[in-house]
Amino acid sequence: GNIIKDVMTKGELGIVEKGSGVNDLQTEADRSAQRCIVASLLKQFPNVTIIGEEGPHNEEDNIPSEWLVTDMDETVLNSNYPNDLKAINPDDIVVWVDPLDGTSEYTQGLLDHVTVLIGLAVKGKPIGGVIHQPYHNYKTEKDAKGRTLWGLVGIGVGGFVPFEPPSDKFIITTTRSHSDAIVTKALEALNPDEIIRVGGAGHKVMMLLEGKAHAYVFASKGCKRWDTCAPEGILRALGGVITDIHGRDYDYSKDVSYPNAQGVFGTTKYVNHQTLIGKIPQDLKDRFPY
Ligand SMILES: Nc1ncnc2c1ncn2[C@@H]1O[C@H](COP(=O)(O)O)[C@@H](O)[C@H]1OP(=O)(O)O
Ligand SMILES: [Mg+2]
Ligand SMILES: [Mg+2]
Ligand SMILES: [Mg+2]
Repeated sequence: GNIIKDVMTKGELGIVEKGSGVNDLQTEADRSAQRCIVASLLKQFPNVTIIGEEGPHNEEDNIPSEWLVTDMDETVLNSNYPNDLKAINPDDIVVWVDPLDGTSEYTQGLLDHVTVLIGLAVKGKPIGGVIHQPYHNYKTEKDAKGRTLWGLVGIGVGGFVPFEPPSDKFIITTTRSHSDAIVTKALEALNPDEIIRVGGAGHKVMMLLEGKAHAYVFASKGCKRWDTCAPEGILRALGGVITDIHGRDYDYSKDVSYPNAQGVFGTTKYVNHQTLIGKIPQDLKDRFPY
């Protein structure tokens, strides 16, 4: 989070167009934050697979020593772990890293949409994650420090207070920068009372976690596993779920292809996921074949 803020303060974003579509950018903040996260994790957990959005780790990559994060969260370490978590084999773990989610919004100055996502998948299932929001409350609080939300299935969540969304209306959150006719059609089929358009997969799932929306719907193929793993891990710790628009789970094993090519459909435990999936017309679903 500090690296992301430092790059913004210096003002030299070093924007590169990744070329795989509209609004697919990378900045110096994306690159540096990824180097920090991957090097820090590898140092303590050399045997787990780590997959980051901005490409594979370079062994010769000497990051500044002050970037290496070595401390751990005592409250998490002191938790009472269920037995199935105690017995995990490092070979079964994949950590999905999105060093900066909401890059478009970052370059446009919509800074509170930006998050850092570190997701934990075991045997292909997202079971935990961390969402760091470096610019939380930055407009209203002087010296705002950002915040870190975490969750682990079987243990719970921390860093925020979960809230139930309003029971008298149905609110969906969706993309603000990657919309198209199909994205809109899917939203219409669900007939929400309100649509909240914000950037970033992390930011949208925070809306679900904090009761600002009931569902996150994106009938498009732009998101990838690192966008959804951490948010989904935390959402699952609260009884929610993310699937594709057919209602099927994504596989987060190390050998999968990265795109969430069948869209994103996330819900809190307060609405019925499969009932909502059933409202999406079949001809729209057929646009997202396996
Ligand atoms: N068409 C796309 N091309 C590249 N990235 C995308 C695309 N659609 C979504 N994403 C990624 O998913 C996140 C959520 O999308 P949206 O804000 O449109 O709902 C984006 O911030 C971006 O992650 P990132 O910023 O990490 O590249
Ligand atoms: Mg990106
Ligand atoms: Mg992302
Ligand atoms: Mg990113």
